[in-house]
Amino acid sequence: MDKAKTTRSPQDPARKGALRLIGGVLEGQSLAEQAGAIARLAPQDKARAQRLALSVLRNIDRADSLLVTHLSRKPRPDVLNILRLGTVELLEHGEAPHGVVNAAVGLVRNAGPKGRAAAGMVNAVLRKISVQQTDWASLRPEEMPGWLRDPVIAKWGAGVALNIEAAHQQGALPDLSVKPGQSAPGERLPTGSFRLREAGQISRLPGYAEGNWWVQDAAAALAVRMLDPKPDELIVDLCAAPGGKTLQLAAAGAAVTAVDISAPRLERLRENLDRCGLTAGIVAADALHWTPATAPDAVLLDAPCSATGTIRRHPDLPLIRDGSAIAGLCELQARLIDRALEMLRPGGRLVFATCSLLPAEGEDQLAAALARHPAVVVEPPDVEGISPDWITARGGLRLRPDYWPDLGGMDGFFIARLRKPETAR
Ligand SMILES: C[S@@+](CC[C@H](N)C(=O)[O-])C[C@H]1O[C@@H](n2cnc3c(N)ncnc32)[C@H](O)[C@@H]1O
Repeated sequence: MDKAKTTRSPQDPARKGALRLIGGVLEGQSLAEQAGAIARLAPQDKARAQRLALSVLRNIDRADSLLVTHLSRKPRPDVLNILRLGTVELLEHGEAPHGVVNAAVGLVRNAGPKGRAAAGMVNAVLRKISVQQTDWASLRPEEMPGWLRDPVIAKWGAGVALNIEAAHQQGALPDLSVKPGQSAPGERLPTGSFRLREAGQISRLPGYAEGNWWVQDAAAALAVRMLDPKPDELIVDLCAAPGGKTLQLAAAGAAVTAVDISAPRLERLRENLDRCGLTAGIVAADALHWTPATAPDAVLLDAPCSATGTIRRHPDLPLIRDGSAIAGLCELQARLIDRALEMLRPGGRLVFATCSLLPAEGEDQLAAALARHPAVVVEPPDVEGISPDWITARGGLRLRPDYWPDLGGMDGFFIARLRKPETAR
């Protein structure tokens, strides 16, 4: 991978960009928050910097476990990151040792007098690392942090935790949702989404400019498939931005109102609608305190959550989160479910979804909602391409990254469809 680029000058802006991103994540900033760190790079360098940073973040503990055996003491953070980058380029990407070691030495020489003093050490360590392919292949996948791993093991066992970690390690290819009657590039997945075989430049693919499809993980697309929107139905999309699910609802012909608390994220939703030639009402508001003019036929609640189902695509997440926000998120989700049921017309349906691996934000949230609203009925999923094993005892849909191992996995999600009683007020 990227073999030609190993002969670049040691000043390689892509590697420097990657190191800025990695350093930022280790200081607590997400990759998404760091767009400015590589904004000035040429498009090719920017893409390469992102690829390298993602790869290092996906392998950071694995790299450290080899590096530690060659280091008498821990180097300063910037030097350690150069070593991590070199290790991943050598062993994960299989790049030529000469180019990688030279580049790493060049980078460390650039890092001030203390960096220069480390040049010999970096050279020696990476040369030793460069012959450790067998050791690298035998390392276990990157382990989830305890606050996530423990509840996963408690729910599904240690074997599943390991399978999920293996799926995280693999990363994710882009999935596309396609407008009815249109086609999309890539392989059709069992649930109707399309999966590209490589990331590449999405906007150059056929049908992008025409707005025939949009990028949306196959698991995320199932929330709207479970809602089963009908033409002209009144549907409220609560917590809607950046709008993947709003696009699905609008493409089905529903009269959609998209509500989100974040105006900047709603701007992205508006751009997505424009590109796809679709329309929806857009409301910037706190869903807890907003009331629709007419009670809707259906509400989609894609609630804010830990996003732990998206680690395949966001390997920075376990490094910047400590689980302390989860209790607050669970409380907000419960309040949003109550509010969604309240605004729904009698007999209407609510789909609740979270992109989380935590039962507290999925299975347990559904159980608690049913206890608070005993007249509400769960309608188990009846959609194309899902396995019966994915349906939970209470009729929710549990999706995990280790599902579809031969197709490349899917995001973790929990989705449940609830029916408000006809007699409810
Ligand atoms: C999981 S994301 C939604 C993704 C979106 N449904 C999609 O498919 O593209 C959660 C969203 O909830 C929004 N949010 C958080 N708290 C909210 C609240 N109290 N009211 C409305 N939106 C809220 C966030 O701004 C964020 O955009």
